[in-house]
Amino acid sequence: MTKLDELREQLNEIDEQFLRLVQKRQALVEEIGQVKQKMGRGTRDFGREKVVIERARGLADDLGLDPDLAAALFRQLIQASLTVQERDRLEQRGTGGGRPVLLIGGAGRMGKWFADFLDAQGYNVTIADPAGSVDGFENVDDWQALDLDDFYMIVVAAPIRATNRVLLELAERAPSGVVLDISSVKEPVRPGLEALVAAGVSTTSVHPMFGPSTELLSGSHVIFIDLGDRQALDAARALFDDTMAAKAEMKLEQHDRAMAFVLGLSHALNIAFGDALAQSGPRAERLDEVSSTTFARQVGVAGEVARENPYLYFEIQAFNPYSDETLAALADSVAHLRETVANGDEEAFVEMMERGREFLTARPEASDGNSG
Ligand SMILES: C=C(O[C@@H]1C=C(C(=O)O)C=C[C@H]1O)C(=O)O
Repeated sequence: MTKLDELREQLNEIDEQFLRLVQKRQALVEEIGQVKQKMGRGTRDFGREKVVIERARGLADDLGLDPDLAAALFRQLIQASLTVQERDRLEQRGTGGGRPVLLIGGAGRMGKWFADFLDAQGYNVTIADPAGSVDGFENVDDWQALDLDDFYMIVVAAPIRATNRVLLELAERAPSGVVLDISSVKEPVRPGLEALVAAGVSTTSVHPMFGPSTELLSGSHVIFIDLGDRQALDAARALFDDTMAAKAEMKLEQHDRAMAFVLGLSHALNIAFGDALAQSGPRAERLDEVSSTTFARQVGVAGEVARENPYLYFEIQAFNPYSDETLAALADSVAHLRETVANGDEEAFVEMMERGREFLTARPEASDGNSG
């Protein structure tokens, strides 16, 4: 065995010990989660997290290690703790108590996420999706054939246009349970929601602000649309009570305007970034070799956006009545930037950056500590 092999053997051994310790930590974290549940305490404890990270920094410093490395490592470990504790809490509390929920469109990616989420809480989920069935759940081909009054709740997780059709059909059937949709844009489903309200159905509208690969809801937001039925809204909110997701309430009218920026603008920017790179041809590949920190991060975000469902992303742009305004604002900004550069107008360029800085730094620091 060469010297290099020998040293790597030793390193393998250390890595194994390290992972065994992480496993022990996770096991303790699970136990702590259960104790906190019994005590009626929330999952997340920011004060304790601060202590854990500060302590890790101090210990690292004493050991001659980089405190930033220790802090980054522990932020990652805490993230893992929260994921375990949140999942555990959902399962332990079993808020669903076997109550039946019908998930129309559950075979889509977000539908599947919802099915697992409800299942973890002990709801009895039936999936109705003409696009296919989902293993581990009761699947029906045709929800119209069901007795809808059997369901405590009906969740519509179909593509946006299909969602409106389903909501309109549900309004005709006027089921006794709570009905809600999870569309990313609400204007196209307004007729369906309004028909349900008019039919006296307990209706609300929800928008989970995260993608289907999300495991930990800490740091995520869920929007609830008040359609005048507090009971429906509270039932929808209750689905997220045992998670760390932040809940926000909005009027239907406010939702799409906000989403034109939050989703529309950020998606558009990343799609355009990817497209601009793709169009620059073979040079794009070589760019990797000279990547900067900003470029690497931007490529990371744009790459994540590029992997999302393009049909859903089209819906988010095309069906939001405010999209054109935000896209025009983006186009104006790019045109202005181009002009300042072409004209060598330093003053205008600096002004533009300063305006952005003033806006962006006026926001309070993200307090979830997940940004590392
Ligand atoms: C383990 C706990 O739960 C969470 C996880 C922590 C950790 O991994 O160190 C710290 C604080 C909590 O947000 C705890 O409350 O002690």
